[in-house]
Amino acid sequence: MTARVGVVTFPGTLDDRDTQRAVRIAGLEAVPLWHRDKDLHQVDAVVLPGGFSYGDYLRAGAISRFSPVMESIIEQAKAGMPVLGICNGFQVLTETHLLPGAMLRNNHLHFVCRDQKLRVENVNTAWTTDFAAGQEIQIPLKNIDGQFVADARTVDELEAEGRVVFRYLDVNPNGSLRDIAGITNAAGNVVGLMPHPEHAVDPQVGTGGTDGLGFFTSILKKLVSA
Ligand SMILES: NC(=O)CC[C@H](N)C(=O)O
Repeated sequence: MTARVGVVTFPGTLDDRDTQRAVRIAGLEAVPLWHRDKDLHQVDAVVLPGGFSYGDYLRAGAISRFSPVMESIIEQAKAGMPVLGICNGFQVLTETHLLPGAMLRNNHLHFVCRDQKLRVENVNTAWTTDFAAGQEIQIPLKNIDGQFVADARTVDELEAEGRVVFRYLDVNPNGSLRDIAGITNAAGNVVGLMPHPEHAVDPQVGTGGTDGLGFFTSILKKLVSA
């Protein structure tokens, strides 16, 4: 039996279908989770996909944070369940404080849509063991609230503890501090990043890359060997 990965749909989520597909391509079972349902249906891990949950009203992720499904996810994440937040999902994770910092509007105030190069800096998280340390990958980036900020002490702590998981390469597309594209919590089970691995898992779709697949094969190995 394979492991079950929950994929949350909020009103305004866009990338739940692609995320479910990426989960299946990696050999896992994708379990749709609805924002109003506290029941996580015995999933082994959860992905919070991209989009504009609750219309990004107030602030991206600020309302989703209080949804019934997030109540259960916060509780389980604190108990060690792997959680990946992609783009809007990352914004939700900072709003819940499962991850530190906050996402501001891109420093140039425009929506960005591009293939983005990243360096994988931490391969010990639940979602990155299938990458090589320092590996350069390219996956799509598409958002307007992508500027990662945090107070100096928090950023120094993230750096010192190796919790910067991904850094932007070539271009810093949004003004994020220290080119930070993704981070993890201290335990390494919760990871958030702005670019979209789920859109780079099939050579016949999009710009053809499959560099995003490693996220999903990493979690497969973790869950299946667990
Ligand atoms: N692609 C996305 O998930 C968009 C994220 C977010 N709502 C933004 O524009 O910043």
